[in-house]
Formats: sequence, structure tokens, C-alpha cells
Amino acid sequence: MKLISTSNYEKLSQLAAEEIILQIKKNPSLNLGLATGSTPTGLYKELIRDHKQNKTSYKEMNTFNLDEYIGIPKKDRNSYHYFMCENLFEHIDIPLDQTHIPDGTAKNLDEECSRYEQFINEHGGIDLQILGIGQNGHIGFNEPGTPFDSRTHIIDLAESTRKANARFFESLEDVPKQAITMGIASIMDCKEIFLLVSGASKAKALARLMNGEINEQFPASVLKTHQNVTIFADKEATAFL
Ligand SMILES: O=P(O)(O)OC[C@H]1O[C@](O)(CO)[C@@H](O)[C@@H]1O
Repeated sequence: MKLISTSNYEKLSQLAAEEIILQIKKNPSLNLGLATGSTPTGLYKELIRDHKQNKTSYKEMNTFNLDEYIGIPKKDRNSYHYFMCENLFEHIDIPLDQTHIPDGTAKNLDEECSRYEQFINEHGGIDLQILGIGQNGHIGFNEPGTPFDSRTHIIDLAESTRKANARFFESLEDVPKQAITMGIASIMDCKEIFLLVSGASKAKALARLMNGEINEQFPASVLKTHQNVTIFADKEATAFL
């Protein structure tokens, strides 16, 4: 894993955006994996700014999101569909039918998991995946204890994850208890991974990732066995390194 540390969150977002834009220029039909949460919003702002200024085009690309809550309609402001439209898709020129997110309202959720996994494979896999990390080491919504060989699946969210994400909802009770997430093996299939880590609340997780063991109790540790991972971390996140 290559670690790039930056003085602040803005720099982290800019550097990651520059790298992604370079890759899009080299390969306009890049399959880009996307993440939600607070961490990538600065990166998405940079991509939007560049699109407006330099006209980088997303017309030939496909995007694939890591996860979606179960039971939240796409149009609900707390769905990851809504989040992605608001924070990125509406502001760039990607056709919406080339943006892909698991359907957390599908009638048959197991079938939806297999469909999504197969769909990504039919598109040739993900070239570059953006990841965040949970304080408990989750990647996507793969909570501690998720097998490293897991494929896209339904996950019961850890209480700590529901609490961390309650800030987006009216109350903790409104936070869904389950989500669909790409599995750990699905994430490991991505050809390249950018892991974004920002803020003091992630410093312990980053230190455990860099210095700890590879263990299913800390899902992000699997990334140590991937051939092409770059970590972008800001100063606060690197406090314990
Ligand atoms: O960037 P945040 O909001 O700290 O979230 C970290 C991680 O948690 C999730 O939002 C899931 O809780 C992931 O999608 C994200 O990568």
C-alpha cells in the first residue's frame, strides 16, 4: 500500500481528484467505483469543479457504487442513490443509465446481490475503486467479521455504524438496520483502489491498518494483500502513525 499524506482535507481531495482525472483522460470509458459518506464529498466537489472548468467528460464511463441501504426508496434523501445524484451525477455529463447502485428496495434482495455482482463482471470489472473506512475498519458496509471471500451480500449494520451515520437521519431509529454491500472479495477484484482517510476520528483505524495484523475482525486489513492500493490521508488521520 502506498500512503500519500496531505496537510489537510482540501489537499487530499484535490490530489485524489487529479489522479482520477488523469486516469479518465487516459481511458475515457473507465469503470469507476464510488463510495458515499462524508469523506469523498470533497473529491466529488473537485471533479465537478474540473468538469465545469476543463470539460473533462464522463459520457463514456460507467460508475458502480459500493453499497445502498435496504428499504430506503431511491428518491428518499437518505438513499445513496439520492446522495450520488446530489453530490456528483447531477453536476457532470454522465448519462444516468451508466451509473449503477445496488437496489435496496428490490423484491428479492438475494437475487439483487447476485445480479449486481454479475453485472459488474459483465462490464469487465472495476478499474478504480474509491473507498472510505469506518472507525471500526469497515470498507463498503462490510462490518468486522465479514469473511474475506464474501461477494455482494446483505449485511446487518453494526450499532456503531448506525450511530455514526445517524447524523444524516432525523433519529437513530430511522437509520436502516441492513444494507446491500459489495463483498470484500468483490472489492479485492478491483484493479486499483484509492482509500481516502480524513479526520481525527479515523486516526486509530488508519494506525491499525498500517501497523496491525490482517484479520477479518478489521475488514480494511485485507487491503494489505492487494497489489495496487493508494491511501490518501490528511494530517489529522495520520496522527498515530
Ligand atoms: O466517510 P465517512 O462518512 O466517515 O464514512 C466512512 C465509510 O462509512 C460508510 O459511509 C458506510 O457507513 C462507507 O460507505 C464509508 O466509506
